[in-house]
Amino acid sequence: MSASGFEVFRSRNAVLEYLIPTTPGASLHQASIKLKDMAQTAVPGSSLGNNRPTYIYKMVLLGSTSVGKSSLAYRYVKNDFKESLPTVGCSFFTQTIQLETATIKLEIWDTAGQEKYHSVCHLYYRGAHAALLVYDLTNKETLNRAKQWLMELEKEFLPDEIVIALVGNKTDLADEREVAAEDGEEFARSRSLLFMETSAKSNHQVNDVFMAVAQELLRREGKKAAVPSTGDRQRLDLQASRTRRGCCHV
Ligand SMILES: Nc1nc2c(ncn2[C@@H]2O[C@H](COP(=O)(O)OP(=O)(O)OP(=O)(O)O)[C@@H](O)[C@H]2O)c(=O)[nH]1
Repeated sequence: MSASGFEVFRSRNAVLEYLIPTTPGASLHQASIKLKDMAQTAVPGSSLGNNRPTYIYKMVLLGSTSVGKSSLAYRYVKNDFKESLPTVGCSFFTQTIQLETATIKLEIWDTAGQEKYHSVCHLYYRGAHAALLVYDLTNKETLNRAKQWLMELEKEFLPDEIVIALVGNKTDLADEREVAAEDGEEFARSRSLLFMETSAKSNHQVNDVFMAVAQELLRREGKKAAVPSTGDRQRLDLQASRTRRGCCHV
């Protein structure tokens, strides 16, 4: 399958996909190595047989190259860390979260931060329900880049349409810090974003950031359900919501 100059490369168990640039010089070898490295087993649909709703959400990881997007995804999904995980195009993970009131399936799209992929990035975040805007707290410029990403998301989405978390990664490199926690936090507060500092390397708050986003998605789901509406309007809303949010009962 081909989409806008990219080839979709799907693993046998179909839980991991790569969009590989088809332009000359693209590193298919690199991509297939990463695919092999990161192949994971599917999470069983354990909500079968109970009445908890299952929500499927698309989450995109955005940020400059080398801020640690792939490392955060890899830590979260595989609970492991590798020194080298360069992303070619986009990689795709799934992770299922069992909460008391619902099952959440996160489809995590890890985009390449290199500028050469920038022109196709909007294809990745289209239809997203959540975004992690990742910066490297040892590199101030990457926070500026994350702010630019935010402006792009704000053009694409209505204010309450997407949950956005600003993530300052690499807390383990405390001596090299260029961005104070307060600066990241203050910016996030001013734009109503979730905020967390993490380390994919030392596994600091990685699970927490994904969980915070999942909880916020669920909270908004509850808020939407609480809005009173009647008759046809309600039916229409529900249909729109199902299509938009990919919500389903299993
Ligand atoms: N010390 C430290 N290094 C990290 C951390 N997270 C990632 N790294 C390192 O930073 C480099 C880049 O990490 P990646 O996860 O590939 O970064 P990325 O944002 O996915 O980069 P692109 O794929 O180019 O967009 C690698 O050498 C990682 O080992 C962290 O929390 N602490």
